[in-house]
Amino acid sequence: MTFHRPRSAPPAGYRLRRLTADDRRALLDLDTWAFPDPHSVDEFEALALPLTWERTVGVEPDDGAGATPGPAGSGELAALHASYPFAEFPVPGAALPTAGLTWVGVHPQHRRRGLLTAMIDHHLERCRERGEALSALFAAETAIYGRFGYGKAADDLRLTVPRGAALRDVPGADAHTVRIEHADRTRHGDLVARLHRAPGLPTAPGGINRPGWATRETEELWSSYWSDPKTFRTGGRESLRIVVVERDGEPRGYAVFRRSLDWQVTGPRGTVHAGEVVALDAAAARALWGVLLDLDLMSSTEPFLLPVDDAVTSLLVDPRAAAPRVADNVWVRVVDVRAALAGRRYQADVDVVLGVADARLPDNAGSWRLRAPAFGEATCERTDDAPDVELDVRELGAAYLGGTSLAALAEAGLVTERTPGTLARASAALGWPLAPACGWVF
Ligand SMILES: CC(=O)SCCNC(=O)CCNC(=O)[C@H](O)C(C)(C)COP(=O)(O)OP(=O)(O)OC[C@H]1O[C@@H](n2cnc3c(N)ncnc32)[C@H](O)[C@@H]1OP(=O)(O)O
Repeated sequence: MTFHRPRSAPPAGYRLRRLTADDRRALLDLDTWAFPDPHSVDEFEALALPLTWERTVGVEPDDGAGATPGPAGSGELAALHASYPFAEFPVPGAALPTAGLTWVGVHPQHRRRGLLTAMIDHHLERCRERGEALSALFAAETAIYGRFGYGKAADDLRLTVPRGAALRDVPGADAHTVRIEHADRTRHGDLVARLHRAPGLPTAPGGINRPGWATRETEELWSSYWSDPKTFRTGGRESLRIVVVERDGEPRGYAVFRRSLDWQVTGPRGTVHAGEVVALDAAAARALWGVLLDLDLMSSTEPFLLPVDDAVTSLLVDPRAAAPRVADNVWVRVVDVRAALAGRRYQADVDVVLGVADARLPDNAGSWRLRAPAFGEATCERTDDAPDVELDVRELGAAYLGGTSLAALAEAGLVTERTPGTLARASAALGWPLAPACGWVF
């Protein structure tokens, strides 16, 4: 597919440049301008960066903006962005090459001059060149990315579960042995990599994968995950711990967590901050939650980034007492409509013509005939037929992982049914039995 629209060049006075390890300090300095942080650039210098340099791009002031860039590594940055290479990003029933857009930042001095716009166009063009059908991200502010065709594709659940909250029984949960240890790459790396990946695989336990469940596919991401720097231990949190549940000597689930403790006159009020809770089956999930909800000196457990339908929501006898809140999780931008729609599975038979609008990537726009048997391989071809259902690429991104219903978007006036009856069928097909979610922020 050709990229027809010339991307917007950086505004006058700026230029884009791929960054290298020599730019590390300038990059960290820019990042602390974009994301205020009490730690100094010197303190951040010690960190293992999760970035892939070949996919890290800066914007430098050029003569016109009152500053002249020096040679690579010496200049100040006005902006930067990067992306992670997710070769196997889980989509419904499959996995697709996806760019995980990240580290987007513009120096306050240079904001609202079009630098983000130029960076997004550059990013989308590079996605096309690399054959990445999707771009995904976590949004710092939800109002930023819709204009660029990203749709909110998943939500996640935040809970504050009181200590000792009752859980329903699951046969076999008591048969697990429990290890509670310092999290350590040498000791736990293999089991965490294997178990973490399992829910997102098309062959996931139960045969239904968890869309959006990205894994840390590069060595840089993996090293950064295990580095556990003090700078990230905010709010009195301890170093990273792990609980592993095993059955017959085989790890069946794990959760990473940190505790923080607050001594009050009424007694200790600690919090368990659980980073990711991964279980291969219901018994392992029940065993893990049993541990996380009953640690001494703690008064509550706060899991982060749970799928909205996580097993714990069904296991809790009194889910309301866990004060459930929902927040936006992964956002998705469909970069290549044909590859993206043909590259996932559908939960019902579908034969529909989607009329897609895409102001940024016009060769995505037009009528696409999507055909698939339930849970089988799909085809997506351009057609001259009139669309049954019309929508913007932003709404296609929102619906793509199966977590947002086309019919619900139609209720908001964002999707239009042209052929009666097709909206319900397309909506049913594009859904998925498990809600999408990513268990870590990238
Ligand atoms: C995937 C991630 O990494 S998320 C992290 C995003 N980064 C941050 O939030 C760090 C702090 N903020 C920033 O660095 C910058 O303000 C950015 C990146 C959000 C925006 O960069 P800018 O260069 O100012 O954006 P740019 O000038 O291209 O604006 C494009 C449009 O988006 C709008 N926009 C920009 N930022 C925001 C925002 N935070 N909320 C709502 N609209 C916004 C602009 O008003 C503009 O609209 P217009 O085309 O109608 O005039």
